[in-house]
Amino acid sequence: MILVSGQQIREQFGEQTSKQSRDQLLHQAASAAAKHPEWSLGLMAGRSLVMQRLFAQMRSTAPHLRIATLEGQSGTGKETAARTLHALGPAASGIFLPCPAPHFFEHLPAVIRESRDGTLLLNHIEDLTAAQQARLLDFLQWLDHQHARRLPDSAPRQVFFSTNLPVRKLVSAFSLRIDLANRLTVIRFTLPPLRERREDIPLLADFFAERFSVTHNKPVRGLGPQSLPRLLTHPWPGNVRELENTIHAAAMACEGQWIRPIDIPSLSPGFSVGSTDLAGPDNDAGRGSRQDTPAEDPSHDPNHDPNLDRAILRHITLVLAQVDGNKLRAARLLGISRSTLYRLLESRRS
Ligand SMILES: Nc1ncnc2c1ncn2[C@@H]1O[C@H](COP(=O)(O)OP(=O)(O)OP(=O)(O)O)[C@@H](O)[C@H]1O
Repeated sequence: MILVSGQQIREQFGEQTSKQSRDQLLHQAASAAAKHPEWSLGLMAGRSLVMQRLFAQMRSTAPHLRIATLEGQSGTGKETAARTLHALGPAASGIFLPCPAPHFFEHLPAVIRESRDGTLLLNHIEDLTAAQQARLLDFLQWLDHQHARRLPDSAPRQVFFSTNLPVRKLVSAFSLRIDLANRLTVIRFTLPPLRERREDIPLLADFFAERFSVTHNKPVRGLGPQSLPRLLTHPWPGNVRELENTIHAAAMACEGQWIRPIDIPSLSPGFSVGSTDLAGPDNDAGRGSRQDTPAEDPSHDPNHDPNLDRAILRHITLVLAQVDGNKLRAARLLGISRSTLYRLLESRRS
């Protein structure tokens, strides 16, 4: 048995669980969302139909959840949604403890002790080995017994799971046992990629600008009208996290109240979407701000670039962005070894 203190667990997994920091986060989010309360839920903002439906599902299920799974690509907001569910649910007065699922078993007693009567989030269930999946099933059975014996104080009240790959795909690829998948997905929440809900981009950009202005005491109010087309046409392979980082960098550079195209840092490479439908061909701002968009150079447009080396490098870059640059996870997703990934990156960049 490994004895680990709650403090160490929180530090190791980068958790901000104290009531003070949670309240601070909620306060910042509330201030940023105050302009459009109908388009926010807890820590989340979203006005697209798909997000409005998700919020409705979260509102109606949160009070009753014990086990649930959140699916979505890296950076789409799974952990943020889990925190929001926790804040709306029966364990709100307890701790919220995220933990990478593959490390859960190394620290089992301490994690359970630390998360009792609160919410435990096990991230990245797609990385569980077969042996860990068997242990997870045992853990869920134990959890049922604790709840049946009305001993919730000895166990987390809620356990959420998250995965970057849909559970259905994990099962069909034989990466996840079906009996475990069935247990985990009775209640399932899906966070769509940002490029599939572009209507959310202006709202999220203002939300992050406002949050930045509160935390950094800088009077940034949001996007200037000429800055939006560039954000709307980017494919956002890193999803909401990438947008948040972009707005932070832009808000830092911003000299006035409104973010200008010049404040926006160059965006990560990825598959470009045509900009005409969103920015409009006569839009000066769109034209001016597209100068470093990959689509401007035909050799960077995947639809017109037949070069295999560049296509491979683009694909690897996209996958790396989805997993926040984690080469081990990128290699797994690509179905190659880490050393092959390094070799491909080296050979194609040189
Ligand atoms: N709907 C949203 N509203 C406001 N902020 C959001 C929203 N979705 C995500 N974010 C922000 O984006 C960042 C990434 O979100 P989060 O960590 O929840 O993603 P994730 O899907 O759990 O990522 P990963 O799989 O890489 O761990 C966070 O800083 C969060 O604040």
